[in-house]
Amino acid sequence: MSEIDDLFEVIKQRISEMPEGSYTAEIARKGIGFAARKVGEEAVETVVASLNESKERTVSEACDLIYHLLVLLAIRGINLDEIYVELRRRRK
Ligand SMILES: N=c1c2ncn([C@@H]3O[C@H](COP(=O)(O)OP(=O)(O)OP(=O)(O)O)[C@@H](O)[C@H]3O)c2ncn1[C@@H]1O[C@H](COP(=O)(O)O)[C@@H](O)[C@H]1O
Repeated sequence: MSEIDDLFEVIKQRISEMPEGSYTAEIARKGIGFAARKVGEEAVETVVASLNESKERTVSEACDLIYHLLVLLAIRGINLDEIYVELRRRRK
């Protein structure tokens, strides 16, 4: 399994168990609107970093974006398998 698969498993577990101190659980408590807004914010931060900041900052913002996108997918009940199937379908 990749880092992304591993992270997605942890995220799903946090959303199912909702432990205290989990940032993922905090997002889930705030709801899908908050989760979606975070993806938008992190996307903008990634774009800004890619244009104006260092490679390290861009990697860091991209990681924030990937994490928040995975949280949004999990809240929406979408599994990574569905993403992989669609990516495979588009492969040329
Ligand atoms: N990969 C991540 C990850 N990437 C980014 N973040 C958090 O995302 C937030 C993004 O920063 P922001 O400045 O936008 O957020 P903020 O200032 O806290 O403000 P708001 O959320 O209130 O808007 C930070 O608090 C980061 O800690 C992450 N939080 C958790 N994970 C992983 O997710 C898994 C589950 O974590 P918990 O749910 O915390 O147990 C663990 O494996 C973690 O390593």
